[in-house]
Amino acid sequence: MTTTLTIRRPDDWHVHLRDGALLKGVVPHTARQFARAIVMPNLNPPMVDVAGVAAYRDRILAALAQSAPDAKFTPLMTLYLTDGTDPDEVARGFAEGVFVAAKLYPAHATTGSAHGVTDIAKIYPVLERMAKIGMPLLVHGEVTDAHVDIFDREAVFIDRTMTRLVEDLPGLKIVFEHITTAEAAAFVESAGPNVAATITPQHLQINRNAMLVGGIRPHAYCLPVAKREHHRLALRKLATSGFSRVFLGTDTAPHARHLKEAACGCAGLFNAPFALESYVTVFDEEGALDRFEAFASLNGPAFYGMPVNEDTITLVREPVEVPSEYDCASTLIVPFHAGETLGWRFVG
Ligand SMILES: NC(=O)N[C@@H](CC(=O)O)C(=O)O
Ligand SMILES: [Zn+2]
Ligand SMILES: [Zn+2]
Repeated sequence: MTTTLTIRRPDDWHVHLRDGALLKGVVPHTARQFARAIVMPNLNPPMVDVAGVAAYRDRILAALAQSAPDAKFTPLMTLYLTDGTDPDEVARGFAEGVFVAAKLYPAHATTGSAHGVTDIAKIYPVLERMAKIGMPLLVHGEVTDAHVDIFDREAVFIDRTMTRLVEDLPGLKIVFEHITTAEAAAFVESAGPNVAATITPQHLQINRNAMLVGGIRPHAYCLPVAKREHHRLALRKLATSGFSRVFLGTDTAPHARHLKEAACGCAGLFNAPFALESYVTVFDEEGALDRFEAFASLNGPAFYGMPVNEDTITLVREPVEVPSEYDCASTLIVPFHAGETLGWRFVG
């Protein structure tokens, strides 16, 4: 039985680091485990131009210097697309290395998406330019049509939007973020080399029962919402299969405890503190520890066209207790797996 696993240092291809005091409180958790992370731009107001994204990157680096001065961590920035995004601004920020990708939030699909895109046709000139310059598009893939059941919104997005997008722009690199359904897993598997997906630890670990059985559990609520068990099994199969166009993206999305434990609770799970322990447990359960490095450390850089990390991290088979909450710069946040004991420990 494997008791120690050493792999190249992983990257997290989907994180929310927030801003201000909360940024200082949460960024050390991601910087402790990962070398790089794709930082989502859904702040309030959103990061819609080169100057704004560059200033946000500086705030992240300043927060790191204060709260985790020894961390060797690089934030990879993203631009928030709106109906009014200018293709030249996108190309300039990419050429200057300010951001590495752009994020498509369908308007009102999730936290911080009020300024998102109302109709994908409006941003085709931007997407055509991105295809030309080799800049990836990151997609929150859910329709927002009020008539579509929340559990079907990802599958309907594939039929109404994603399939067409991939046909229209075969040269555009697309990451289907935080996939949650068997339909999305099948779509990505059968798509061409320019389409990839990230999968969160929670969508590998829990189904919708975790949110709804025995009482309503706001700390299991995120978007896209966890689905039925057969979807979770399809995601576990894809993640642990060795397939090269799927990779680690935690979607760590901290919200204050009181904002989740509320009549209208916020969507998002804070999974950064024990992200690798959570993922490796899944690979262990599936008998796929030998495929964990590809998912965590190799497939992401290959898709984004970046070098892999040179240093390594080690996980050991030992019990580790997850705290029931964190005080992140005076904001109390309940982590994913709060109060549970996991079977793997990150030793650095
Ligand atoms: N995943 C979530 O439930 N929430 C994210 C937004 C997102 O990734 O959709 C957040 O920013 O809180
Ligand atoms: Zn999202
Ligand atoms: Zn997210």
